[in-house]
Amino acid sequence: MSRVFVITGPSGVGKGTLIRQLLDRVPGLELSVSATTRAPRPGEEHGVAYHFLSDEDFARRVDEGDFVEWAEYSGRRYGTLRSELRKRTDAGAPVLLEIEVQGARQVLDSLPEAVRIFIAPPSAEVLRTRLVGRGTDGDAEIERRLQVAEEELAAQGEFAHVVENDRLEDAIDELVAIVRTHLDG
Ligand SMILES: Nc1nc2c(ncn2[C@@H]2O[C@H](COP(=O)(O)OP(=O)(O)O)[C@@H](O)[C@H]2O)c(=O)[nH]1
Ligand SMILES: Nc1ncnc2c1ncn2[C@@H]1O[C@H](COP(=O)(O)OP(=O)(O)O)[C@@H](O)[C@H]1O
Repeated sequence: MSRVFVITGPSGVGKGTLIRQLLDRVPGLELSVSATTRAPRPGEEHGVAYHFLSDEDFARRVDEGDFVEWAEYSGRRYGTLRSELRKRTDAGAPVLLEIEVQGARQVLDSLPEAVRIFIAPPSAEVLRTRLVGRGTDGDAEIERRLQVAEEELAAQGEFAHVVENDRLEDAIDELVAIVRTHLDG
């Protein structure tokens, strides 16, 4: 039975929002804390939102083989630390990874048993509205993310499950059902 879940999809589609509720609804499910070289946003704590690393530290840890997967996204690096994943799977917990599409592809090779879920927006316009509405990124960063999103959306057919995040409650129910099916078997 698979115990690793990968949630991917374009920035602003609602991954973080859905995951917060998924963690409430599925007791025992744990979110792996990623490493990144991007700067913390206001309110983001080191070790909680991310392990915020310098470029040098990230590069060193890549060389040391510390990552299950990592990718460059919008000029920054993001990756899943083996130690983050292992401490949870060793304790028997089901684990969730929230990562972008290139990383999700790598997981197909390194953890082929992982359940991979793509979160899709109802439309490109809605995605833009959500990114703007979130208010965490400047105009140039939003445009970069929307450009990446075009490629990411084209890749959704690679994923076993595609959940459209239109009405939030429906998307959460769908996500919970997928996860429970794999955990209850
Ligand atoms: N490959 C990979 N992508 C990650 C990881 N952690 C976060 N990401 C992705 O990096 C992208 C940018 O993340 P972030 O700057 O936090 O923006 P946000 O997810 O839109 O709030 C998103 O698509 C995340 O899912 C990771 O460990 N590995
Ligand atoms: N189903 C939805 N309907 C309307 N707004 C949503 C929905 N899901 C998420 N949002 C909003 O869209 C924005 C981006 O969501 P977020 O969870 O930060 O996305 P991601 O983690 O994929 O980048 C947030 O402001 C969030 O409140």
